[in-house]
Amino acid sequence: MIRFENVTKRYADGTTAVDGLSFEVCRGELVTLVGPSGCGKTTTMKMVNRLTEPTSGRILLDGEDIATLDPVRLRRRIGYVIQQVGLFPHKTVLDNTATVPHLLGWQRARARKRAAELLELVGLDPSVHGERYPDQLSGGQRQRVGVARALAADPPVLLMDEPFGAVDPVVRERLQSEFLKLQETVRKTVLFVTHDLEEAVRLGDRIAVYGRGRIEQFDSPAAVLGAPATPYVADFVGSDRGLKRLSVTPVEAGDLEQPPVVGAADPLGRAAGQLKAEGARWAVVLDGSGSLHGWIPADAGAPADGAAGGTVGEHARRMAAWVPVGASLRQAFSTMLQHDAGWVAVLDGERFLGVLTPARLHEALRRSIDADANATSRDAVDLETVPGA
Ligand SMILES: Nc1ncnc2c1ncn2[C@@H]1O[C@H](COP(=O)(O)OP(=O)(O)OP(=O)(O)O)[C@@H](O)[C@H]1O
Repeated sequence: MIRFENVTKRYADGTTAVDGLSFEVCRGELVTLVGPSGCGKTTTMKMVNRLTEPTSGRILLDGEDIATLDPVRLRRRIGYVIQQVGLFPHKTVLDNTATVPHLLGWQRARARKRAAELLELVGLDPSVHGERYPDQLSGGQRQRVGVARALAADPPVLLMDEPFGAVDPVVRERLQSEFLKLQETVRKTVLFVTHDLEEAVRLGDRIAVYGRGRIEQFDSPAAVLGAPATPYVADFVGSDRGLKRLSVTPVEAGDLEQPPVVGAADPLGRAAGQLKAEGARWAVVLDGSGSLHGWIPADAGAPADGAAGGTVGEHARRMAAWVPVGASLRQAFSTMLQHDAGWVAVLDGERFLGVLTPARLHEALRRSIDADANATSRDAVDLETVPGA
């Protein structure tokens, strides 16, 4: 979809910002460009929409050399989101969002309808926020408008340059989650610049790790963390890469432990007997269809508890600590901490699959590291890393 062929950019003062860059971004793929300040990420991005021209090499968009395309028409196919957002201060949020459709000559009503749909899509209520001016929004809301505006003409490609860089970490994480959800719906081909490795790992289908003007490794987040291709990348991903890896390793059914289970409709006395016989301190409570109802401690039926009669369901406690299967280990771990729980339940829809304990979480992390270690030798053969880097 976007293909860089040996692209070099040397600025007039002799600075080589990008040096012999070759890589390809597939259709619908989100590639994050990550690296320290001044390593050429923004220059890479700006060459795609021809805000900057390469000194040598070619960039192809859908097989066409972009140097042969009219820049204005090219930019219509490419949404652009930057950190400063660049909203027009004197225009309402709705009109800001409708800017590109207006430029494309859409009827005003159609453009505003489209803008309202997009504001909804990025989580803003057009009837509340649409008539406000940019300075009446929070930083996070302004960033959302920036994303909505870039999507307005439904371009196949999105360039995002540190789009969430100016907001605080909590809002930033929320914007990232929302953007991932949005991307599942719109499936754009995205180049996303960040200098935050966590963000690159969380969002990218693949990550391009930049050294000075060059890509040192272009790979999946798990591979970059698990098998850094060069000492530079190893240094960049840092010693806490095990922690970062939690973000990219999903919880799988095979990782789970099966705790004692009792039925919500079971008489409490019988369930208590069962737990005692098994020496269990608690059990998961499921309803007749295997859905999670809650959990119950083994002493729930004890006289001291004053609850000897009735069904398990009547005495079960709510299970707040749960995650869907496929969630990241990081999410599972954070849920565990948040609820001060020794384990989290894992659900497939409503269906209870098992629980993840800290020991199982550690095993899952090991599995992911081992899988990468095994894949490394194969990857090393066809990895397009920079020679001599
Ligand atoms: N117009 C310009 N003229 C001269 N040098 C430039 C120009 N724009 C960028 N550079 C230089 O090119 C190099 C790469 O800059 P670029 O903005 O692409 O880096 P970056 O990785 O995006 O950095 P940051 O994370 O700080 O935004 C830097 O050394 C920068 O100073």
